[in-house]
Amino acid sequence: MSYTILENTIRVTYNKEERWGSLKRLRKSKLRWLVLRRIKLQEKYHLGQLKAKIAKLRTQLLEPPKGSSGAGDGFEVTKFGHGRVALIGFPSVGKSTLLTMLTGTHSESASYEFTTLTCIPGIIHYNDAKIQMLDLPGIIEGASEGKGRGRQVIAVAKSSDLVLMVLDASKSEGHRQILTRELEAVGLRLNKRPPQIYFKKKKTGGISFNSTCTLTHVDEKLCYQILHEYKIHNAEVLFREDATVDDLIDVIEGNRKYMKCVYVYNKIDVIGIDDVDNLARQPNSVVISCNLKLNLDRLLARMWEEMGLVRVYTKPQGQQPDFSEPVVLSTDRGGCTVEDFCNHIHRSLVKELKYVLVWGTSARHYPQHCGLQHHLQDEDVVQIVKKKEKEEGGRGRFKSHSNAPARISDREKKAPLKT
Ligand SMILES: Nc1nc2c(ncn2[C@@H]2O[C@H](COP(=O)(O)OP(=O)(O)OP(=O)(O)O)[C@@H](O)[C@H]2O)c(=O)[nH]1
Ligand SMILES: [K+]
Ligand SMILES: [Mg+2]
Repeated sequence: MSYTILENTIRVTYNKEERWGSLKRLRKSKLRWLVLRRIKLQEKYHLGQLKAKIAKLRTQLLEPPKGSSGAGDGFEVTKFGHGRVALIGFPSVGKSTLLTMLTGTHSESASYEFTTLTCIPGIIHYNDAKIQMLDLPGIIEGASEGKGRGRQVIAVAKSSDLVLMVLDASKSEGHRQILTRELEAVGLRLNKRPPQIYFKKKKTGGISFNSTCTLTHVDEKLCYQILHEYKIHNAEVLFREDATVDDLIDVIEGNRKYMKCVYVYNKIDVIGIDDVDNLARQPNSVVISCNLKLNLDRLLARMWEEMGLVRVYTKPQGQQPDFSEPVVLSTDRGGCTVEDFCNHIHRSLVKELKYVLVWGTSARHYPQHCGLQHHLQDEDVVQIVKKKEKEEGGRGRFKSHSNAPARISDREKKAPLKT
């Protein structure tokens, strides 16, 4: 090897033997790289297959034995009200205390673990709506495998519209992860949206694999292997996002439940203000203290936001709206179009309906004439006009509406008239 020093650079020249040696080294390292890549790929395929196997076995394990219902005794509670919230948490985090505070229904609370042994329902009256809240026994690690009464508890959680994961603010942060794992193990997905993968089984034609974006986690071969694991040989798969193997398995299994969850850190009275601040900044978290009645109103407001309930007040022709009892619709369940509203009142109403008059945030001007597909928003006022009935007030937006609801008038002033 010899060096020649040019103006700013040093040129290194090799003799024949040296060049041969470095070439060999290069080949060796390239070969090693190729082998490593291969092993990594194989690992990826193997891991994907294993994941599919585990998911399949888990599903089999969770199937209730023939002739029995899923939830088990003592846990089926009749649905009541406009939405259902389940309290999930480790023992003695204050679930029963919270239920007693918010609903007025007494649920035994004590300093020893497993005070609550069944499901205890209560009703929260909030924003003219009734929300059913369920106090449940505490669950422990391994609940998804049937430890304690974990299975039944999780089955109830699955039947609800919102999960409140109650955590002890003074205990380890790891509890949140453990509980999330337990719920995920039985097919619950918290605060996630379904993966953007189109999947359809077919009778013939083999597997067609397509994607609308570059995929970094799954390739065609891995997809085939996973489908093979499920004995699916004819199907259409279209990835609309860079999804993972777990996402693909979720879509194939098809029985996942995507739920909203609020993490409630109770007992903030026993920790320092800095820790409270930290916890409050976590995503989807609310910090409370049942003993000191701290922040409970914020928790209620947060629950309300997450449940996506829409209150619609009816207005009989020529009268003031009925603000005492709204029709409560849900954006997540059932939808909140005029058609959903009509179906909520009476099945035959849709056939008799000519149009509805709408006052409120969903209307562009007051009152707006709307058809069945119009989406209603919270606190809208609706007057039903049936086919034979004569409408009230006239249609022009320039006419004054002396019978328009008083409650809306402030809002009307703020919102400029648009068509
Ligand atoms: N310091 C403090 N203690 C609380 C608070 N809320 C509840 N506790 C106490 O925590 C203990 C357990 O409360 P419970 O309501 O029985 O808890 P739980 O989660 O229902 O417990 P299990 O039914 O056994 O699963 C009781 O001794 C309560 O007094 C709080 O905000 N601060
Ligand atoms: K307890
Ligand atoms: Mg309890």
